[in-house]
Amino acid sequence: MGYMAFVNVDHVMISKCFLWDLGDHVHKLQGMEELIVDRRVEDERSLIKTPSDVQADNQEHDSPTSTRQKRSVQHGSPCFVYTLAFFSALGGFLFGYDTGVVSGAMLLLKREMNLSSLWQELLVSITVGAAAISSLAGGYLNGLYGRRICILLASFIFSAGGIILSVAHNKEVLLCGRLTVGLGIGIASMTVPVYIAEVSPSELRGQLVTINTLFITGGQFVASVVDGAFSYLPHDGWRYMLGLSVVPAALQFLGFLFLPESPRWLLQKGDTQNARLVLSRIRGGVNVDEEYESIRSSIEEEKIDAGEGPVLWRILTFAPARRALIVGCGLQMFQQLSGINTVMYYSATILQMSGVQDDQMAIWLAAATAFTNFLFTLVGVWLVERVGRRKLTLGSILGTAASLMVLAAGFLLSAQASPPVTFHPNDPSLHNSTCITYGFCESCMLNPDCGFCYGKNGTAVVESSCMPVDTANTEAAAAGRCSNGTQESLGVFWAYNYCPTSYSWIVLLGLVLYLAFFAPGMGPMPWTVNSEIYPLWARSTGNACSAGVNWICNVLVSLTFLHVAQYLTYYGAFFLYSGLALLGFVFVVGCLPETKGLRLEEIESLFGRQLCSCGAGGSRSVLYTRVNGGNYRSDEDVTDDE
Ligand SMILES: O[C@H]1[C@H](O)[C@@H](O)[C@H](O)[C@@H](O)[C@H]1O
Repeated sequence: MGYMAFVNVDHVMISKCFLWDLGDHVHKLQGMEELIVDRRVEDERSLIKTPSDVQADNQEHDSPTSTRQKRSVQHGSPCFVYTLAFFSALGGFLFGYDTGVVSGAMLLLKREMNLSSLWQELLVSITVGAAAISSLAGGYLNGLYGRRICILLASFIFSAGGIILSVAHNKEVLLCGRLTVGLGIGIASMTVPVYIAEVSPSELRGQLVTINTLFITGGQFVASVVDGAFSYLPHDGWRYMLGLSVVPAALQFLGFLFLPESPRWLLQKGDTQNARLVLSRIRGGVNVDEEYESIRSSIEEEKIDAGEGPVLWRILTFAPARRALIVGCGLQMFQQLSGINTVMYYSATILQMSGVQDDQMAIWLAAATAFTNFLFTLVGVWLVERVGRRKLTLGSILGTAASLMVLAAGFLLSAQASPPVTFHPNDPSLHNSTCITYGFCESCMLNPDCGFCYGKNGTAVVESSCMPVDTANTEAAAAGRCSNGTQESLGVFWAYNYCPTSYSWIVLLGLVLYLAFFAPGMGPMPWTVNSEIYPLWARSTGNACSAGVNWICNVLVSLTFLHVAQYLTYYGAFFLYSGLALLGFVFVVGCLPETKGLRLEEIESLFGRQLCSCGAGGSRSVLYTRVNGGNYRSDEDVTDDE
């Protein structure tokens, strides 16, 4: 691949064309590297500055906008960075696609392979469970082999998983394929944001890492469209749905064969020559001395801070890193506890409540929900470098809590106006069923074994009964009028998981508001913030832990939703999520500092102070700037009392 580099060495602009070859590319540049290395200032000394000093300096010389403009001019064309971000974010796309595609595939699979509900649950949750485990393991792999190898590994696993799924001939092989893609998702989910954050210039970092979440929601949207398209192919349609992920996975694998390792990881491993070359290449060949020195000095300081023992232990015993970990894991936990995956999963039912009876229509409307999630994530990409991470997260989580209340209110009103059971079919096979004991639709539909069968007189519900559901197909009753599901022409309607209601518009409004508030902030910010708050030595492990927390909470919320709904009813469940989101708001107010525009190396200092004052700004914590001489560190500023 031809490549042009311009390196400013002692005021002489050297321009040089060279071949950027796979494998040995860096060695071809060694001559130039030596020239650059010579420029390093010998005999360095460190000067301690507080962030407020730095801020004052900045204010004196530059407004924040002009600093950012200066940095972007200095970084030259970000074209190559966009290429890197695109190929990395394909990992996000696969994360979204593989988690999203399964619901549509399951509709076809359960008929073709005669899957029990236990097997259906297994096939859905094994992926998320495997992602939880492999995201934790990904921290170790990242630290040891680097980001690039981990992304290559994830895309290889994704491809293998896609192939296994598309050729599966029984449910055991399907399970194996779903487990494999889960392993890929876990590694990709923790590596990609870190890689993008480490290669991006600070003024673009937030936007580029947020693009990864845009790709996640994009993947979920594409999955729902693919589900819709192949649902017309009842035989083997699922093979295409599950197997199509091989295409982006292979594209990412091929792309990353040609893309470089993160310069920060290289520098941490002591590969200074390659680190500088890669950095210079990523920045479009402009002078990278300042950035390189800033990373290098921060790594040297980290050697002092980091201490001995396993990384997780070092994080837990070093106050600033521990605080960053609490903030990172807390954000990921509250993202999932706000119920995003329940709302997404439940959207089809919400839409059915609004009167959509047709199955195909419900699939397409679920695609509309996924599209809304995608669209509002785009708003997040636009806002993140304008309003910053903190304000975006605060506004988003507050709006999320409020919309969850609207959703809950809609369910509450529907429950209060729940139609009574008025018709008791005289079928001896029903005598042992608990379904016939319910007096109202609300209690009937909360039992997963029962559904509501009714007729209509205008808009009024008539001749309604609570019937056992067909275990092989929840779209029909096990016996009676609804044993063929909804048959509009005969005036017979089957409602599973929901009740006919005239308040569905409130629930629908709640759903749209929820996505509009959640998607720009609480969707992407936990990933974005986690990619930037840890010092380099703790970054892989910190991201692995927080991604693990995300996946574990994801499993917990989705597995408990139906039980929670059974005990607390639907409105109770959504009020609960709303309360958890409000708790999350308090957490963000107290703990999340603003990281916009700062270098990764500058961000570490924001956690020098007690946790609950993180958000207050004006931290007194230490920040190192390199001048001549040895390293000094002001320890008295590092309090340890959260
Ligand atoms: O940030 C993403 C995004 O919001 C997705 O829509 C959701 O399914 C994931 O669980 C979450 O981590």
